[in-house]
Amino acid sequence: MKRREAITELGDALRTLAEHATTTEMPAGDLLRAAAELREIAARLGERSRGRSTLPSADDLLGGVRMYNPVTGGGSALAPPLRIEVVAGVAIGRCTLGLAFEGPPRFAHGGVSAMLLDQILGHAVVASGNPGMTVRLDTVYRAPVPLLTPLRLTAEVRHVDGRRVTATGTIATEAEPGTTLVSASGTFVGLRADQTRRLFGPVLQTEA
Ligand SMILES: CCCCCCCCCCCCCC(=O)SCCNC(=O)CCNC(=O)[C@H](O)C(C)(C)COP(=O)(O)OP(=O)(O)OC[C@H]1O[C@@H](n2cnc3c(N)ncnc32)[C@H](O)[C@@H]1OP(=O)(O)O
Repeated sequence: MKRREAITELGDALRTLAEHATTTEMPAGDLLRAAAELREIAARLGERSRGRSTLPSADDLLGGVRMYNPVTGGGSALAPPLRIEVVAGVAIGRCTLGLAFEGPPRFAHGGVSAMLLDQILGHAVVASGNPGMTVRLDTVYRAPVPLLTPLRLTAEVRHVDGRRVTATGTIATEAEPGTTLVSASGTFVGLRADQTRRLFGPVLQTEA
């Protein structure tokens, strides 16, 4: 689809911009010129935009296409993006975090690790046929996550108890997939029909 390709192209450019804006050591005058040019571009993009209760026209919610998901979305300036595939019930994710994700020098921010794990746990939960929202996420930071290093994440469902699903996951490097840097356990709850209507009613109406 042409529009999705264009969205991903813009997302790529924005991610490069975010990385360069984080690492640049150019003088103040160059930064101010860049800021003015970027404000012009932002104003142009904002001429036609959607509100909070309208899905992006390029999305396919039920088909799982979310172009601006801040973890996996090709169109998101914020997403690494994390690429996830599910093989025999195990979600496997790959990404490399740039300096825009830095917490302690040289390493990823802890909140970023939690975000990646929430997402990949969610994929395992959806793949198990029990979609739900995160109600609890416990994260254990065993070693810092290096930036500019290919990462490998995994997640799988451990337990289904009615509407409650428990999943666990890990972050490691591609080079040492057996050494867990961060692990997480998450609880997800499937929504009742009234909860779905209350939280997502306006969006689902525009989808129908
Ligand atoms: C192919 C396509 C693939 C696409 C993949 C896309 C993947 C996307 C991945 C996205 C990934 C990112 C995902 C995100 O970012 S989701 C965004 C972050 N999460 C939220 O915002 C959720 C906020 N929470 C709520 O809105 C409510 O809690 C909801 C509505 C979910 C439940 O409402 P409520 O709270 O009123 O509960 P209930 O009365 O219905 O009862 C339900 C059951 O749950 C138990 N419970 C509740 N809380 C907890 C808790 N903290 N620990 C343990 N258990 C808890 C509760 O005791 C009861 O159990 P039981 O008494 O029945 O035994």
